[in-house]
Amino acid sequence: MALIAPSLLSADFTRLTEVADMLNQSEADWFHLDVMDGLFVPNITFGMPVIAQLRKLSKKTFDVHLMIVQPERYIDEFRNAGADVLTVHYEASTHLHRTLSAIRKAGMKSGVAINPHTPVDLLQDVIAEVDVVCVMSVNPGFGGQKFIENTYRKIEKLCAIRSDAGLNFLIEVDGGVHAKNALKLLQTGVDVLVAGNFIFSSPEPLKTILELKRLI
Ligand SMILES: O=C(CO)[C@@H](O)[C@H](O)COP(=O)(O)O
Repeated sequence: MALIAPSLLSADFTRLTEVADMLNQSEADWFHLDVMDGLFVPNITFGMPVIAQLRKLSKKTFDVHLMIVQPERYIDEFRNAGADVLTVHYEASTHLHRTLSAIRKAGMKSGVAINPHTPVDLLQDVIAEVDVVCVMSVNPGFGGQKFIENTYRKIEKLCAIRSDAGLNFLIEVDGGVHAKNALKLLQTGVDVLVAGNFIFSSPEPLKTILELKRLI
């Protein structure tokens, strides 16, 4: 069974308290929180203050995905805001090994995300420092995009790297996840499914999460 991580990027930002209540009651496992800086990606979302407020509303795991340049600048700040998993981009961190170790040292699970153009093999030399590998199945920056099919091949490769190395990091897929590809993703080896638009654009998000959970 995979974990479900609804992405709040597609939620109604004027009703975050209700969104948090709904997710607390739901079968969702994690809150997926996308931090964007307008530099690494062409969009800007929210940062530590919003996450800290949400933290007061939920005990579920906060999966914070940093789509920002030089993410190493803010490790302690995101830990203090309430992140449980802190994911940085391979493409955004020059000293990735040091950054991932620092995230663990700060008491969080370390995550590394890779863009669709980045081969999974490039993670070989940092993989022992990683708790979650987030495979972007869209180009990051916006919700509601189409799933990139090559993602399945990347997941298969990651599963092989994981078993060859005897490691147990989680494989997360982010972007374009919906009821039609969830099962195939699970069968390919995914542990965490991030879904934004599919959940929050549905008339009854609570039921949609349940539907997704039953499917996988
Ligand atoms: O990081 C991102 C986008 O950059 C994602 O977390 C999206 O929020 C996923 O949304 P959907 O593709 O499921 O709408």
